[in-house]
Amino acid sequence: MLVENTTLDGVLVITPKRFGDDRGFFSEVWNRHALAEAGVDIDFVQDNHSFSAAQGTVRGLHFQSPPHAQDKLVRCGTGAFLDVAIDIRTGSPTYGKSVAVELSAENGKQLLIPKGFLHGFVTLVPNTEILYKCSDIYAPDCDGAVYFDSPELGIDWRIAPERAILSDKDAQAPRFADFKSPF
Ligand SMILES: Cc1cn([C@H]2C[C@H](O)[C@@H](COP(=O)(O)OP(=O)(O)O[C@H]3O[C@@H](C)C(=O)[C@@H](O)[C@H]3O)O2)c(=O)[nH]c1=O
Repeated sequence: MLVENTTLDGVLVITPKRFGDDRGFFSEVWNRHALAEAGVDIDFVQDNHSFSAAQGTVRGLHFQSPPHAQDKLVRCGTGAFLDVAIDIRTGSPTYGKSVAVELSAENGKQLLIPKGFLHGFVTLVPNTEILYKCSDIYAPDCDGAVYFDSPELGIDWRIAPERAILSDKDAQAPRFADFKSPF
């Protein structure tokens, strides 16, 4: 397992080892003990699986407020997507800054996004599956969203923003400039 830092403190790219043979490969996609040895000991309580049929589907930018803030460990089942984390830790030197990492079935990379970050992604190919572990349960009362293409964030979504496929909730989310972080 390879654990790499990103430009945002706490956001990690994790690449589990793959054992390839004539059949394909085997990989431990999450091993609590191995991750703890690498300094990441998180008590995950929920596994999520989402499927997006169309390329250019954007989900996010989402967060859950305390007391149900979530760490997330995100990976790709099939297809490929650009996964994005934005620092919303008040007082952080990188507040409002983002990292974007391509996660695909092919590269097997995972992104660890701690509490105190917005999370979202855009699918890069049709029929993309996203799998992620969360350290707290879904709590609709703590659920929040920021508009993905807020100009202050300057994120390159690799698509024309007006062509993004969004939920109604995400299309109506407030701009980052109007957002008050609960972290
Ligand atoms: C996130 C979530 C949703 N739901 C339900 C609520 C709703 O009826 C339906 C779809 O929910 P959403 O539209 O919020 O799904 P989605 O837009 O895929 O939301 C997800 O986006 C990514 C970027 C994240 O980081 C996740 O934490 C989550 O916010 O699923 C659950 O039952 N449990 C959950 O954990």
